[in-house]
Amino acid sequence: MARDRRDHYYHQAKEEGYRSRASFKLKQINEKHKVINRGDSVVDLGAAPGGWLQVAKQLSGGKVLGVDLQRIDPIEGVETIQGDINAESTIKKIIKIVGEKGADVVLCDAAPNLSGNWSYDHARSIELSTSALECAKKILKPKGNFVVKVFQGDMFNDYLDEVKNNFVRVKAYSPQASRSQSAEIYVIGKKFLTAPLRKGDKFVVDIEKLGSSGDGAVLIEGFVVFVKEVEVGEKVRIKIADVKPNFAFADVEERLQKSESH
Ligand SMILES: C[S@@+](CC[C@H](N)C(=O)[O-])C[C@H]1O[C@@H](n2cnc3c(N)ncnc32)[C@H](O)[C@@H]1O
Repeated sequence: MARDRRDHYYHQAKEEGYRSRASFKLKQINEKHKVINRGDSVVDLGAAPGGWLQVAKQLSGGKVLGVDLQRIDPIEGVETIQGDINAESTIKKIIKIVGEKGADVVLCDAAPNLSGNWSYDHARSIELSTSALECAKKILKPKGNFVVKVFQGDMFNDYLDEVKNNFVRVKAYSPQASRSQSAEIYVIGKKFLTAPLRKGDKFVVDIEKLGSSGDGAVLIEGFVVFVKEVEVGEKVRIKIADVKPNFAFADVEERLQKSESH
């Protein structure tokens, strides 16, 4: 039954001109979680042979870039880089193409070569997914979206927590097109929270409520951040010290009231 479904997607991919049946996984992920929107710039890590790139281009119509150790045969309107996602030189090339402002979406369907030893393969997969997250943190725009494949195992929950530290909403999802296969699952992070402040970025922060200079919590562009070394004044330079996903402004007010009463 499971095998039939895999074959079904294999034939459907051939019929519809997709390079791999993996294309249907991204389609199903996007139907359910709406990670790619029209006009988005998309970076796909571990993209060969290019099935996800084809779907990403159809969905976004924007700038699409694929990265892989293997060469990717050309796809119209899609740029490619042959390189390792762990290499700093690859990240530099990606930033050069997507621009300093970053990409709207980072995808990663990369997989290690499987050995057949479950725990070894799981560890390698976590290593690769961690590299993808590190890469996404360097190239995503604030509020950008992230999708990454992980082989399940005992380190999965820690990995999920790591993604939760960086995105507002995080879900694990298994699309029907992959349900029958091994232990793979996709982690979806929406609304990137911890975009680094780039040199020259200026934020006007409302720190009136802090009352005095010092550390505290403020709402910046809809994100609650804890800042260090702020000064009461007009424009302040801020340093993001910590970010709490799903932290409502009401919670901050509560914190401030508490600190005022002390
Ligand atoms: C399952 S395939 C991706 C299929 C693709 N999503 C598609 O729809 O055609 C996984 C890819 O990850 C790539 N990969 C694995 N480790 C990588 C790394 N460190 N850097 C770049 N690519 C990597 C492999 O070369 C392989 O082509």
